[in-house]
Amino acid sequence: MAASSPFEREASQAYVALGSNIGDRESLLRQAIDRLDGQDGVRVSRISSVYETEPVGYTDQPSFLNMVIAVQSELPPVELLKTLLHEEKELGRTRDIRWGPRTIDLDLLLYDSVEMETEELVLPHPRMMERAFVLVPLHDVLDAGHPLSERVASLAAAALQDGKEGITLWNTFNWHSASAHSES
Ligand SMILES: Nc1ncnc2c1ncn2[C@@H]1O[C@H](COP(=O)(O)OP(=O)(O)OP(=O)(O)O)[C@@H](O)[C@H]1O
Ligand SMILES: Nc1nc2c(c(=O)[nH]1)N=C(CO)CN2
Repeated sequence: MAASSPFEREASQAYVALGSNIGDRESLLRQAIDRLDGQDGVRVSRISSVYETEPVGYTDQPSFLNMVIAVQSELPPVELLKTLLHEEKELGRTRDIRWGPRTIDLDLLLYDSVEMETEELVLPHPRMMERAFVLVPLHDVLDAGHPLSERVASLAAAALQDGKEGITLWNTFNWHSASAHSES
């Protein structure tokens, strides 16, 4: 169920994909969620289960933990992306091999119904509909009324059913927003 908005004015609804395959992957996912939720103008409203997934694209690397979070954002899309890139850096992300190993990857999948294509930011994320490691956790948190909801549901179900995508349920976090507590 959607959390009520913690902001005075209407916030935008965004979805962020998280991935980690170096170090303490579960701790890195938790740290990323806590840090994003602590940013001014950003609140994490829902989190998916965590899935362990076989690497896609560049396959000679360890398996990933992947999840997706729903975020209420007062920041416009590019500012939200900059926040994600900053947090990746704070959590030790380096860029060596394209699609290679990383402590944390934070991709902006959707921001309301915004469609844009600049060098800095493409929305919706251009590869999201072809990635089981995105579609399965996105299905956990995507609003049922979202225009992509039915497509995401059927693609996610197909990916899980045929089992070829190497994706298994890892864990379901018990997570509560520290920000929501301090506001109540
Ligand atoms: N929707 C988006 N979300 C995140 N980054 C984006 C997006 N659109 C464009 N970018 C740009 O992509 C750049 C590279 O991102 P990154 O290194 O995380 O890619 P990747 O995760 O390795 O690969 P992929 O983009 O296929 O997921 C970022 O610096 C950012 O400016
Ligand atoms: N399983 C999995 N494979 C990937 C991932 C990822 O998060 N999970 N991210 C990539 C680049 O964004 C490339 N390949």
